[in-house]
This record gives sequence, C-alpha cells and structure tokens, in this order.
Amino acid sequence: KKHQGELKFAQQVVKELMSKKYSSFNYPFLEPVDPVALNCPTYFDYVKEPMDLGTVSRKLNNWEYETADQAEADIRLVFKNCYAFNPDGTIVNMMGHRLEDVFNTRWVD
Ligand SMILES: Cc1ccc(Nc2c(-c3ccc(O)cc3)nc3c(C)cccn23)cc1
Repeated sequence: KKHQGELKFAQQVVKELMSKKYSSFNYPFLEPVDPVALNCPTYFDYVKEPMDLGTVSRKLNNWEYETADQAEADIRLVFKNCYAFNPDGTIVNMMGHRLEDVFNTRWVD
C-alpha cells in the first residue's frame, strides 16, 4: 500500500521515456534486444542480465516490483547493458546517454 504512489510515479516516468517525444533515440531500448535480428551474436557474452523499458513497463503494470527503487534498478540496468555492448562513440551508446539524461532529470529520489 505504502509504495503504490511511488510505483505510479515510476510508471509515468517509464511511459514518458518510451513516448514518441523521444522516438529518435529511445527505440533501441523499448523491447528486448534480439541478437539474431540485430546480428550481434556476442550480445549475451557482454550482457548477462538483459533488460529493456518494455519489460520494466510490463513488470510495473503486473505489480512485480514492491518499490520504485526496484524499478529504478531495472531502468538503470537498461543503460548499463547498452554501455557494456555499445562502445563510447557509437550511435546506440549516444542514444543511451541521451535517454539516460532524460531519465535523470525526471527521476526524483
Ligand atoms: C552488430 C550490432 C552492433 C550494435 C548493436 N546495437 C544495437 C542495439 C542495442 C541496444 C541495447 C543494448 O543493450 C545492446 C544493443 N539496438 C540496436 C538497434 C535497435 C538497431 C541497431 C543496432 N542496435 C546491434 C548490432
């Protein structure tokens, strides 16, 4: 009960990160990375715990998180995985940093 308000806030932030407003740089993070579709067979050598914003949104809607901190950890895992696989200077790495900047401005602890 006591965490419901903060989980509603987390849902609202994830909805915004996934919105058309940021469609030019959020699309690599909306669904699970498909190493076959993207032709990146080494993906699971770099990323041991895949995570994406669509999965976070589903988990929020299914009340799979008890606290907003747990949702925040999954959201930050999306960016951590992005930087682990997409080196500095690559387009997708820069897209991750742009979306992370939006997240950091919206997420108030
Ligand atoms: C050969 C190769 C190299 C880089 C990539 N990165 C990448 C990723 C990605 C996102 C998050 C993540 O944690 C890892 C990868 N998403 C994409 C998309 C949507 C299009 C093109 C490249 N993309 C894909 C294939």
